[in-house]
Amino acid sequence: MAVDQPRVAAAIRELLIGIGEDPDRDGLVDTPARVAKAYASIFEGMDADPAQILSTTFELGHDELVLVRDIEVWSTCEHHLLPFTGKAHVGYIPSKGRITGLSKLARLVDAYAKRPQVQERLTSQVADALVEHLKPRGAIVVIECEHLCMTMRGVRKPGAKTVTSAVRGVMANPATRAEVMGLIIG
Ligand SMILES: Nc1nc2c(ncn2[C@@H]2O[C@H](COP(=O)(O)OP(=O)(O)OP(=O)(O)O)[C@@H](O)[C@H]2O)c(=O)[nH]1
Ligand SMILES: [Zn+2]
Repeated sequence: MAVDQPRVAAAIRELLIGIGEDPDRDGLVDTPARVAKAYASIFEGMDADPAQILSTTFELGHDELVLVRDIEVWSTCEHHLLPFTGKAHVGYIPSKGRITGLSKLARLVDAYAKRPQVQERLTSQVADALVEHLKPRGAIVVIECEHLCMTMRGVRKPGAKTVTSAVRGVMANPATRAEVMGLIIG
């Protein structure tokens, strides 16, 4: 379902009142509509269809590793609705040369990142979508992010990075996994 902007705007107006602000003062009068528009972009993954993103495939006869490293991630933690940001590394070993476009791996990350998320679920959803739609011999997703809910409030630990991984199929083989992790770490 697309983001219901009038409803979000009404909630933001309430939120401003809740924190003791005057939503009708000059600087804030357009803020509810502005935030609603921003949320439509921040949560655009609510509408994304991973099957459709991965529907473009080619037969290239390449049955070795394909890895896109350092994909920028901007997501929103579902506990505090604050951003978490960092990098995703997405790799797979095709089966029968079934390959997708490189940009589709980044689009897949965005499809799941642009929703209220936790990093663990984001990581496994990307890996599971690769398995379901590309049927590769193996897949790996590693995500490293800084969570603003841990830096600008709460425990206040700027610089702390959370690293999560999901491995599927032959990528779980220790030697293969170690080789790919070496490529990811660079
Ligand atoms: N596992 C996991 N935890 C997350 C993620 N994003 C935020 N969190 C954590 O979610 C937890 C929510 O804990 P609560 O005790 O319910 O909330 P809180 O009182 O605001 O907790 P503090 O952040 O410790 O102040 C916190 O420990 C956050 O660090 C995530 O992607 N994965
Ligand atoms: Zn949080």
